[in-house]
Amino acid sequence: MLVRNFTRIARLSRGFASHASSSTTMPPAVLHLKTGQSFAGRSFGAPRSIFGETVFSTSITSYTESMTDPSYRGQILVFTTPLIGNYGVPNNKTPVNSHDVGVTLESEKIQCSAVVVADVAEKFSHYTAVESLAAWCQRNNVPGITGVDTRAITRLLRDQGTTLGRLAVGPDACLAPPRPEEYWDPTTENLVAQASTNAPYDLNPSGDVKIAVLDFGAKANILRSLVRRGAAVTVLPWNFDFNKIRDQYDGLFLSNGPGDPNHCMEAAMHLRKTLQEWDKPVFGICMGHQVIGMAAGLEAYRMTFGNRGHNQPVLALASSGSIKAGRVYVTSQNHQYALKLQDPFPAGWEPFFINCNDSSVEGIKSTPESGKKVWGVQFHPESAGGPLDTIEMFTDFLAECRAHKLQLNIPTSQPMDAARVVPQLGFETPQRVAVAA
Ligand SMILES: NC(=O)CC[C@H](N)C(=O)O
Repeated sequence: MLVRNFTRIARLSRGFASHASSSTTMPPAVLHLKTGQSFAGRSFGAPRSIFGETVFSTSITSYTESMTDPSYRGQILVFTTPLIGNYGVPNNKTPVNSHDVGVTLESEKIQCSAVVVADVAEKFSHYTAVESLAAWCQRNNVPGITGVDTRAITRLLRDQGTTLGRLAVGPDACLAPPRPEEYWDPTTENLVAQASTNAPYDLNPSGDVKIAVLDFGAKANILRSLVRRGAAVTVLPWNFDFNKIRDQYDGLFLSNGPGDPNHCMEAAMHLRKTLQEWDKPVFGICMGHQVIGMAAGLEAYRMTFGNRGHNQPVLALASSGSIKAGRVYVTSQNHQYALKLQDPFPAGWEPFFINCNDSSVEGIKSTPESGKKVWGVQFHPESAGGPLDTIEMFTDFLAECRAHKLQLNIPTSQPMDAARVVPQLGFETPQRVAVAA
């Protein structure tokens, strides 16, 4: 319920948390938006107040993956799905002997600043669950609010756009809302620098094709998707100048990441040099796609409310690998910024995908005539969670890297199909090995 008059909040808040089974034992909480609206409910998770950027996600599942996605850093995440927490939270440690990268979720901790749900499930049931959503939030020092009308909040955010907010918890819930100038805007900070690895490290060093990953705040399933297809992966800090070591690699990958891509101009300028002087395959996802676009001369702009959810339809405008022009793919997304569609596109580049809902650019690629092999997609083919429609883009990328490697090393024309064969996944658990910068 939207509460315009703040003095009514304390009185009304008692009634809001009626779905939460022990609402009477949960302290009050209020979500304030910088635009003047306040929503009263009950607190769960950590009993602390925070500022953040309020965004909504339409995903109906995978709250654990979304909350550990580093791209949600600094954000107060509103779930439009009313019941959140019913399958609990799994153990986040990688099972022994898997081909995994150290965690089962998308990173080691909850990354969003807070969560907003209509009805938090205190009772949970799933064979992998080890704790409740509330207990997990508490352990991660992340506050949540329940018993609020998330539909009303979402309609507001759709109309006025992503809005700065404050989740006031406990005694703070009875205080007046912050003044507009008191709201913290996470996008003024370089969140990528906070989310990226500080030092390079290797995964699966015995892989047959060597891929460097520029880490803008990489989701674990991106690294898993490369490693499980047999790649040896070196993860590099976001502003590492790949040009210094590029001869050692068969391909370059640029990851997702939080905040405003314009903070990553340094990485875009390094990449511009790479693209001018290096013809091996390059693939970028979300922030990585935006950095590729900026390197190509496109502009990244802030959307009104972005796209967050696992049900975003995108139309392929060109065929490439497993992607067929004219087909619509349902995709997982989490972004606030997008590349501007400009006509003409920079020389050597073409649009790859377009969003069927809002016509925003969902992908770019190098043209066949350019002699380059570069792809960027705004959506998440690794889809954790979400549909697997575009997961084979990882296979396509590694196939191109293998083909390039084979052509370089074996001048007698190797059939392209040989490069598409994914090596048997017989390798040991990938080791995290520190490597010199
Ligand atoms: N998931 C991402 O990589 C998001 C990219 C960027 N932070 C955006 O919001 O647009």
